[in-house]
Amino acid sequence: MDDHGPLCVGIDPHAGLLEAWGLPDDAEGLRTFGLRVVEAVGGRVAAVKPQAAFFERHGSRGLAALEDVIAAARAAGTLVVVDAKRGDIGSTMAAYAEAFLRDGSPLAGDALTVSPYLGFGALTPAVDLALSSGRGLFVLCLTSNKEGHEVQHARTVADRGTGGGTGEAGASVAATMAAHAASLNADADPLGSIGLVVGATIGDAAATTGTDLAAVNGPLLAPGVGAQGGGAAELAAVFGAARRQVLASSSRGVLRAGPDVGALRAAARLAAAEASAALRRSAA
Ligand SMILES: O=C(O)c1cc(=O)[nH]c(=O)n1[C@@H]1O[C@H](COP(=O)(O)O)[C@@H](O)[C@H]1O
Repeated sequence: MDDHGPLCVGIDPHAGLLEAWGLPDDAEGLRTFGLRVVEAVGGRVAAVKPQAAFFERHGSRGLAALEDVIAAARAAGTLVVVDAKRGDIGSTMAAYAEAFLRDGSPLAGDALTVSPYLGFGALTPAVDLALSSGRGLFVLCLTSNKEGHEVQHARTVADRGTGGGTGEAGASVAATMAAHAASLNADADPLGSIGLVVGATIGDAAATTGTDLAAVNGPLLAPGVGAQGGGAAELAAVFGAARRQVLASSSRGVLRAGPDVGALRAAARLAAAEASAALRRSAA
C-alpha cells in the first residue's frame, strides 16, 4: 500500500464484462480476462482480488483458470486476495484453509476472505494456517451490501458473567468480530495479518455498531468503491482515524475500462490516486 497506493483491483469476470471484452463466457475466456488484468496492473497496484465464484461457474476448468490467474499475479509480485468468502464448522474450515492458505496449494494466494458467521472461533484453523504460512485473512465485518445489517448490527445479549444473559443489549455482532481480530493482531507492528472487510458504502455503521476500526491493528479491505457508489468522500467518512489501514477495492469500476491493457492500467492508476487522496493524507 505504501509503494503502490491503497488500491486492490478485483478480478470479477462477469458475463457482461466478458461480452464487452469480446471474450467467450467459458474457462478460456476467464483465463484470458484474468491474465489481461494481471498484465495491466501486476506490479503496479497493492493487490488483486480474483472472485472465486465467477471461476467456479465453469467447474474444474474454471478453477484451473483461477489457479493460472493466481499464479500469474504472484509471479508479477502482486499480493493476491482470493475472494472465496469461506466459513464453516472448524473441522471443515480446516479443509478450506488447506485449499486456500497452504504452501503449494494451487488455489492459495496471499490472503483469503472468510465469513465469521458460524462464530469467529470456527475460523481458528484458517487463522492458524494463515499465521503459520505468512498469509492473511479478511474477515467479513460490515459488508457493503444493504442486507448485511440484520446480522452485523444485531446486538448480543449482555453476559452476566455467569453464562446467563442479563437481557440487556450487549456489543454488536460487527464490534464483536472486530474485537476478535484486534486481539489476534495485538502485538503486530505495523499491522497484523487478520484484516476485516468493511464496505466503503456503510456510512456511519462503524459508529452506530460501536465497531472500533482503528483498534483492529490490521488491514481493512474496503469493497464498494466505484460500481457500488463508494468514492473518495465515502472512504474518508467511513474510515476516519482508521483510514491508513484501508485497502480500497474496486472491480467493475476498473474492469469496465478494458479490454485494452493501457486503458485498464490508466483506470487503475486513477482509482489508486483517488484512494490515496482520500486515505493517505495526514490527520487534519
Ligand atoms: O469480500 C469482498 O470482497 C466483498 C465484500 C463486501 O462486503 N462487498 C463486496 O462487494 N465484496 C466483493 O467486492 C467486489 C465488488 O465488485 P464491484 O462492485 O464490481 O467493485 C465483488 O467481488 C464482491 O463480492
